[in-house]
Amino acid sequence: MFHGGSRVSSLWRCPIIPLVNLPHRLLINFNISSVSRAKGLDSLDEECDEFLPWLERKAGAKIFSVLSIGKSAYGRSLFASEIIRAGDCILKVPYSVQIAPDNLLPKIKAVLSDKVGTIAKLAIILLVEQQMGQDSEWAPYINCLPQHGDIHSTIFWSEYELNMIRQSSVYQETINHKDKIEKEYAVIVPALEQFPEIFEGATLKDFMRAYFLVTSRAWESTKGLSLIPFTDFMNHDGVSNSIVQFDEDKELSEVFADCNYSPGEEVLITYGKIPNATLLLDFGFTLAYNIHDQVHIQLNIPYHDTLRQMKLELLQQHPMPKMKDAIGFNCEDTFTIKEVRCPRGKGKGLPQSLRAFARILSCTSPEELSDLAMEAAQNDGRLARRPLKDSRREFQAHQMLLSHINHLIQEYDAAVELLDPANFPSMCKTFSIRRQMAHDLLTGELRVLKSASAWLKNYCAGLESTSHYQ
Ligand SMILES: C[S@@+](CC[C@H](N)C(=O)[O-])C[C@H]1O[C@@H](n2cnc3c(N)ncnc32)[C@H](O)[C@@H]1O
Repeated sequence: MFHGGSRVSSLWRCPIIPLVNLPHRLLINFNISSVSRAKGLDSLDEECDEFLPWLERKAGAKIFSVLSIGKSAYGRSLFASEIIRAGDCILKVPYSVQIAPDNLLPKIKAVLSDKVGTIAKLAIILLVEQQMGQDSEWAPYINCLPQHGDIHSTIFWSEYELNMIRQSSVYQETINHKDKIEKEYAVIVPALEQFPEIFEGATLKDFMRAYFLVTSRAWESTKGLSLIPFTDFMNHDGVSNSIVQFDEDKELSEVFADCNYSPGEEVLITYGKIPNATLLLDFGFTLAYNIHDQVHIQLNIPYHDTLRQMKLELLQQHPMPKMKDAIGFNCEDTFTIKEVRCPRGKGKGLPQSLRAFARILSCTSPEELSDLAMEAAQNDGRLARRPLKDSRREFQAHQMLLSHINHLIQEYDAAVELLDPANFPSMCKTFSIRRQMAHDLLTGELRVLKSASAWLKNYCAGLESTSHYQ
């Protein structure tokens, strides 16, 4: 039985790549070719010459692969070692050489609290193996993992660097994520202290690196979360359709090509439909143009709204069904918007939940709210899902959203302008990389906001032209 694996995501918000098993086989679609395919092999990674032979000895079997390890602009990567055709299996890695929570030493497992999650457990395994140095049975793999200086996840950014992305929700998510890791570390420290011979000298910073290595390199499958040596040398392409799959019967994970490759070409897979915000936090990189970018919009019922209490009660009486684009429905809510690709105001447009919230916010009389409650009862129970009967009010609701989004656009514009390289005459390499990532992130989110603004302008213009209230 096959399963598509998914990547771990640390974000609290509506997860893009949930930490759950996928109960169906994810089929690869072979039509779309990779944008980054032109990239060739910079150089073979001589340090890794012994890697596959070592993995094969460890597995006690031949590791099937038509790939060789090389260096790319994005660290280690895998390259075609022969002609590959779309649909070909390009590698198979048995479960026996994957690192899963079961690899945790029983004596450490025995003293760990139940509160310690799977990511932290894998991070502890990496710490143990790292501390063992060349004595580790995983040394050839552990030696290949990125060091601190090569990691750019925002959890390692300075306050000054983080300020570059204050407009984005990643700013707060980074703070929350760091806080979570610190709390997990506090929970495991008493256990680690019982084994000074293993963990002596290990610090929070080391744990954070190990934690990052797990979030950026582990796959979730029906057998749980695991690090898959060799497979995890593959870099991400936002438009590839190649994923890591799991064959439970044969107990191996495998990857199929989604397009043709010539020998020497870099072979890429997709880590999922991941926006730059998540790539930055969990993987420490961004794409210059990411079609999956999204923005979180927060709206609230102002305290000075004389109908606040009634609106709150109404929202509580009509809890939102679980939905993709809203976290809940409360006095303050966060909505996720993606790039709107139908600027004429038709088609899918903005999330319905966001527009519904705006309609409720714009009501100015108890009668209007009662009408919404009645309409919900007569239909599917959801509040304000249809255009308001009073087109003036419908216009105002969407104008309010438009002005909120336009305000965000101004803030993002100013932040992007500040990132101009001219403002940083002397940049060290690390800062220069992170400045570019901040730029990719903010310009992507700005593109999403501008598409929402264009959609709202068109929708309002349509209301104006068909109404008699001007
Ligand atoms: C699963 S590992 C891939 C192998 C990695 N390049 C290495 O050196 O071991 C994921 C990491 O590779 C890098 N990476 C993957 N795809 C990338 C891309 N499209 N652009 C930049 N960096 C990328 C990031 O550092 C990410 O955290």
